[in-house]
Amino acid sequence: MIDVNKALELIEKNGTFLTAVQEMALPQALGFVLAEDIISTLDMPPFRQSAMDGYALRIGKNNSYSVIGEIKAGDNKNLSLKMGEAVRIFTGAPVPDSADTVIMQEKIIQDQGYISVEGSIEADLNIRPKGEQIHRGEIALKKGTTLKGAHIGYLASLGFTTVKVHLKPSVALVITGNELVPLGQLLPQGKIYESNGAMLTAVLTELGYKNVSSVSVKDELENTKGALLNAMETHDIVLVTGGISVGDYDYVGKALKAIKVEKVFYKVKQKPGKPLYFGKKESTSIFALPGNPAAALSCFYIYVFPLLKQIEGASVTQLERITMPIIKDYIPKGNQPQFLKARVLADGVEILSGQSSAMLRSFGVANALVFLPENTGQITQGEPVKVILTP
Ligand SMILES: Nc1nc2c(c(=O)[nH]1)N[C@H]1C(S)=C(S)[C@@H](COP(=O)(O)OP(=O)(O)OC[C@H]3O[C@@H](n4cnc5c(N)ncnc54)[C@H](O)[C@@H]3O)O[C@H]1N2
Ligand code: MOO
Repeated sequence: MIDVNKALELIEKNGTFLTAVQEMALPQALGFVLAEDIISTLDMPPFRQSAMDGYALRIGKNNSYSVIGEIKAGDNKNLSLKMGEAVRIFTGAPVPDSADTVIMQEKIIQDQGYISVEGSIEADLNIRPKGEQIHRGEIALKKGTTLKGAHIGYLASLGFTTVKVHLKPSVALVITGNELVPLGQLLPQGKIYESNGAMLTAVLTELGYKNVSSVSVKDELENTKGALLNAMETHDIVLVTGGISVGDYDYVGKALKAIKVEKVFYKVKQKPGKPLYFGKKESTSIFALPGNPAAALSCFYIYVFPLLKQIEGASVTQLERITMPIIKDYIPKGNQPQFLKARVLADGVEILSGQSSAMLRSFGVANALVFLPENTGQITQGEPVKVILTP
């Protein structure tokens, strides 16, 4: 059994494959990872720009200025001001080269072609210098950036219409278990509804991975082998759920061995998700996630997410980690390292009730996992804990 960090390290070391690169139009590139540095071809702003509605002045000897014209946003005017002269100007308009400052209109008094400024006048007020945000030739965004909405807006403001990104990996789900009944059917005694397939498809879709297929197999060796082989041959990543523990009807380990998947690790010192398996065959990586739904989801966020990000070329692969005070005392069950469903609030983090790996109810309320290292004793209110923010 290996520890959490060793498991993460082995996944990183073995998942060396990178998905193909494609040129993509800007809004559609949302959520994809940049395959190259983006170099700005513009100064932004491209000209000295007014940040306020008001008056651009060439500073004179007193507070009175004669208004010689008007420049609005979109105009292409460069009026020449003498000392003591002003132009009416609006937010976003080009500031004349001869103007020293822009005074917002709330600070002036108007009087028939003249203005007087209340208070002292300083140079360079309310002017966005040319190239203040970025200069032509500078790196606007680095290779490996996962594009958020703000990035798309930023790239659009620099005039880009397309970017080169890595394609999203394809994911196959192989759902195992005799006890599972598809949604929409009656639930006979002894059975439960299959929910891992729906959950993982939804979570992957939420993260932008839309190329997801799913197949269900019974607890039986030959069918499990066939389903795994087919999934491995046709996808970048395979996620199996269930059948990876030590029971007589747990066939996933035997099937993986039979189809010659190279085992990288099996079993991690953690709760939930002890029976986690990771292996590879050629460029395809495979995780066998524990069948218990909350254990499967927890392992997805901690182990599968970083590999998905890595093979699409992201420079940041793990979910964001922060340290926060706990808002209520907590006594851990057992002394294994554990990932606990938690909710980050304004003043700290709360570990939720309902931590069983069979329960998803508390995961729906959670927005984070708290990681407690091995042998953590009682934690008291205000003590800092490690928090992993979940999407
Ligand atoms: N003797 C031991 N027994 C178990 C151990 C152990 O170390 N020694 N580990 C336990 C832990 S921890 C876990 S986690 C489970 C993992 O077992 P499997 O990965 O083989 O999963 P299953 O036995 O197939 O299922 C576990 C549980 O989850 C339900 N399940 C499975 N698939 C689905 C699905 N698609 N949708 C909804 N629910 C699902 C299943 O019915 C079981 O209740 O092993 C423990 N046992
Ligand atoms: O490790 Mo299991 O995932 O606790 O239930």
